[in-house]
This record gives sequence, C-alpha cells and structure tokens, in this order.
Amino acid sequence: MNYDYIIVGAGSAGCILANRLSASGQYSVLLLEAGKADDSFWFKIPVGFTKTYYNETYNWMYYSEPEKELDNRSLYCPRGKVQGGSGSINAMIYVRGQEKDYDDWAQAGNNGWSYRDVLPYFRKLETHPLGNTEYHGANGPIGISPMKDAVHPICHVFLKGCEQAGYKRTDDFNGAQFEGAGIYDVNTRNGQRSSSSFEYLHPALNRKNLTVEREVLVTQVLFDTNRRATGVVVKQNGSARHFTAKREVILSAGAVDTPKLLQLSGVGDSTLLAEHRIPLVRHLPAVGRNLQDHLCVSFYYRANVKTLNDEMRPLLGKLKLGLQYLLTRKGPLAMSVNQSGGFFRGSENEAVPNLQLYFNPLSYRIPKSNKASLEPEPYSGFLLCFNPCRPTSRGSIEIASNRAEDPAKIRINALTTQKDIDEAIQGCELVRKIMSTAALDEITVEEISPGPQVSDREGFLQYFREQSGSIYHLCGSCAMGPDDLTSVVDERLRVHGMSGLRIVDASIFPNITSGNINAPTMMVAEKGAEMILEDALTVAGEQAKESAKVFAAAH
Ligand SMILES: Cc1cc2nc3c(=O)[nH]c(=O)nc-3n(C[C@H](O)[C@H](O)[C@H](O)COP(=O)(O)OP(=O)(O)OC[C@H]3O[C@@H](n4cnc5c(N)ncnc54)[C@H](O)[C@@H]3O)c2cc1C
Repeated sequence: MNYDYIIVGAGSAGCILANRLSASGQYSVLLLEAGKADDSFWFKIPVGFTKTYYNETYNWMYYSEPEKELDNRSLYCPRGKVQGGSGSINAMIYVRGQEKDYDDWAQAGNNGWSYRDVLPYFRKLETHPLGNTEYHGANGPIGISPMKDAVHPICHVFLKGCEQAGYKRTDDFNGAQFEGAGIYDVNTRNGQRSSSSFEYLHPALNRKNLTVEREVLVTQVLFDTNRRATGVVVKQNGSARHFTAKREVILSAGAVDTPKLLQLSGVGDSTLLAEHRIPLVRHLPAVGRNLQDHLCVSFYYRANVKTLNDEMRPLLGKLKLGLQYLLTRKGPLAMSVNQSGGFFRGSENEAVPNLQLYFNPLSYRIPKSNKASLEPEPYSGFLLCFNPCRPTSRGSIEIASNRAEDPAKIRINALTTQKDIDEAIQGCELVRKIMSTAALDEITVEEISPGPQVSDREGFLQYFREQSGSIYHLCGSCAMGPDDLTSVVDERLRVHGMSGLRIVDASIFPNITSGNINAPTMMVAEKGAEMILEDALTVAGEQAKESAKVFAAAH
C-alpha cells in the first residue's frame, strides 16, 4: 500500500504530525503504532498514570543496562506503548524549559531553534487560561490547567519555606520568569488528560486521507540505491507487511526506538551494524549517541499535619476522592502528584537555574517489583525531590541484536562528569536548606530518608548513587546539528545524507531542556510538521518548473 507520508509511532509527536499532515486533505498519511488504542478510562483520568506505570500491555517497561556510577543498578525506563505514546502514561507536568535551552540549540548550528523562534509553536499548541499573550496561546489543541488554586495546603508551606530561604516566587514557569518556586501547570482539560492523542489524533480519525494501523511493529525502513527512504516493513499478527511512502518516512518512535529502528535499517555506526550483521546503508555514527535524561532523588518526611497520604491510602478515602472526581472532575485525582516545585540555582556561580524541585504533598516509594502498585505510604508524609536540569553525562542506545523484538541497550552513563556529581550534591544541599526553614520545620516530624545521619557531601553523593532514578525524560539520541559525525538530523529534521527520511520526536534534542520534556517534544512536532509541509510545496514547485522546462523544450 502506498501513502504520501508514513509516520512511525503514534506518540506525543506522531499524533501531532498525523493531524497536521493530513489536515489539508491533499496528502495521504499512514500512522503506524505498536500499541493499542487509548480507549481505557485510565488514560483519561490524570491519576491513571499510576495504573499504567507497570502495565506491560501499555508500557514497553524498558530497563537501562547496569549503571556503573549508580551502584550498578539498572534504572526503570517506562515508555508508552499505546496511542499517545509516553504522553498517554506521563505525569502531565507542563514545562517548556528556559530560554537558554533553545538558544543553545541554535548556537550549536541549528538555525530557527532559538527560544524566540520556537515560542510561536509553544503558543500554537496550547489553550491557556491566560489567553493570547506574549507567552501563551488561546486556541491550541492542548488544554493547560494551572493547579494553583487546587493544590494541597502544604504546598503553600513549601512556597513559604522557599521564600524564607531567599528564593524568588514565580506564578508561571512558562511565562516571563522561569526561575523560582511555584505551582506547576498540567496538560489537562476539564479534569481529564489532554494528550496529543486525545487532542490532535482523535478529532482527525475520520479523515479519509488518514489511516492508523495499531498493534503493528515497524521492523525496518527500506531504502533505494540512492539512500531514499521508500517505505517500511512491519510485523502485524505474526506476518510481515510492506508499506511504501511516495514522499517521506518520518520516525517518531521516541528516544529509544527511533535510533534502534535506524540501526536495524542499516543507518548507524558501521562497527555496531557489522557486529550484528546488518547490511550498511549509511555510516552515521551519532545514531544512538548523545542520550540524556533527568535523574532525580527523593527526600522523605513525616509530617505533623495531614497530607494526601491520609486521603489517598484508606479505602474510604479512595472512594471519596473517586466520587469527587466523578461528580466534579476535580480534586487530587484530577491533578498530578507533582504539585509544586520550581527551578533554582544550586550555587551563586550558576548563570541560570540548574536544579528542578518537586514538592509532592504525599509520599510513595517506587515498588521494586513490577507486580506491586504505586501506593501512598502509611503515615502522614510528603516528599521533596530534585533533579539537575542539564546533566552533561552522555549515554547511548544500541541494538542488542538484529531482531526488532529485542529491546535496545539503554546506557544513561549517569554521573560520568564532575559537573553532574557536583550538581547531585548541590541538589541535596538545596533540599536540606529549604527544609530547614521555619515554615517547613513547623510541619515536619522527621526526615525518614535519607535521614539526619546523612549530612556531608560524601553521604549525599552516596545517597544519590544508591537511590536516584530516571524521571523518564530520555532524549537526544538522534541529535539535530550541522555535522554528520556528531549529529543525525539537520535543522529541518532530515537525516543527514539520506532523502525522504526525517525524525520528529524527543530524540532530536541537541541538549535536554530544563524541565519536563513533553511540551518541548510537542513543540518539535508542531515545527516539524510545518517544515514537512513547506518542503512539500518546494518540491511541488520544483517539479512544476521541471515540467514547464520539458514542455517548453518540446514545443
Ligand atoms: C511515566 C512517565 C512520566 C512522565 N512524566 C512527564 C511529565 O509529567 N511531564 C513531561 O513533560 N514529560 C513527562 N514524561 C516524558 C514525556 O512523556 C516523553 O518524553 C514524551 O512523551 C516523548 O514523546 P515522543 O513522541 O518522543 O515518544 P513517545 O511518546 O514515547 O512515542 C513513541 C511511540 O512510538 C511507538 N513505537 C515505538 N517503536 C515502535 C515501532 N518499532 N513500531 C511502531 N511503533 C513504535 C511507541 O509505542 C509510542 O507510542 C514522562 C514519561 C513517562 C514514561
């Protein structure tokens, strides 16, 4: 079967592309997704992400290779395997990042990607209650809800503590002032998850020129002898099928599976491909390199006031909250558990904020067994968690075999630079500084983990090594840049040295952004879709010129 565009992966980015590329009715679009439809109630209700966290039907449930600097632990790396991708199973915190993140993208040779360049795409994708302003949009598909008026009261104690510790307050991390303590926005609409699947793909499903195939594993991209992508091979119900693309194949399979698919298709480091006996199409060594992630660690506290643990843990409490949600679409089940936090400088020498904090008005431990569920702890507790914003360690994605069914090897290589080690310690010091303020001291009985015996740089670092985990922001594994030795796509997201092949997802980030990366990924998709459509017009223009020349020569 033949389509103008084939999009691989109906995740945060893929759903946006499917809508935008099919909107004019001019192009036929095929969207291929390995997972099922997002028709369960758990995808709608914000708290539903606790149900999909360890659900192998909807989650690829990857693990990293053992991380040497993290006590040889394998970190859990959940990824959405469902329409909407990781955007269907995430915690919905909506943060764009800071200006410098994108200015650095542009400075690395990517014209058109500075903060001022990408701001229009952030505005385009959202409907924000502030309406059309310099920073916000009023007509975009994704609903943004500030949690400001609804957070648990102890979040305000946290904000007071930050003020007492000398930190600024911000009312909008996505507005004029990124830095400071505040309450997060979430991508919800009327108390329901506002994912790119619900907001972009669902409304487009009836278009005649859009085909969505689910439960289809794309196993290979096909190329002609000119290295032009001509289509894909998929596995569906145990048998192989081919689809061909007249214009482009666009990879949106995410930061783990996009580089894996390129490597399986013969585009990647020639040594790695030879090791797995994959015929080389193009030596592109940066495929799978430059992987980045945010690693966080939590500090746990027992409170002398009621926290969300007291409401969410007992059966009666659960029933009450469930009823509140069903009747009003409000309450804790309509929000994220990460309610307040902010962006801070870990030292006076930092030019911009380098640490992100989350203050959660409840406490829970990530269960070791994937058979257990995420449950609040059995006491009035809360947690304060941090992650460095822009780690400098770089990891990799590499195929483990030449079979598409085998998960790729994920190496985050955490804490392999001195800067990252310093920031892990800075973060612990920042948590302790805020927790020692009068406001927080007043509601705290004790620090449960790591506990007061951990109080120096060595102890903090060891705690981070033993307890930190991924906060699920894998990106950068097919970075954008001008040089084909160090990057994979150019500034129009075209794979270097290939034609008819683009990447539009979190893998193109040259550097990770300071904050949660779903909003930046959706921005990449909005901008990517516009570039694809512009380039289609250019191609059409060139073809028309060519035909006119042929016609003129013949007459
Ligand atoms: C548990 C969790 C919590 C998170 N919380 C937040 C948060 O609160 N805020 C935030 O901003 N970010 C959060 N994130 C991160 C964010 O959701 C992701 O970074 C973002 O969704 C990535 O988008 P993507 O389009 O690059 O990839 P994805 O959304 O992961 O999409 C990739 C899609 O491709 C499909 N696919 C993969 N391989 C194949 C194949 N071979 N054939 C066919 N289909 C394939 C996958 O099934 C998936 O649907 C979280 C992530 C997780 C997992």
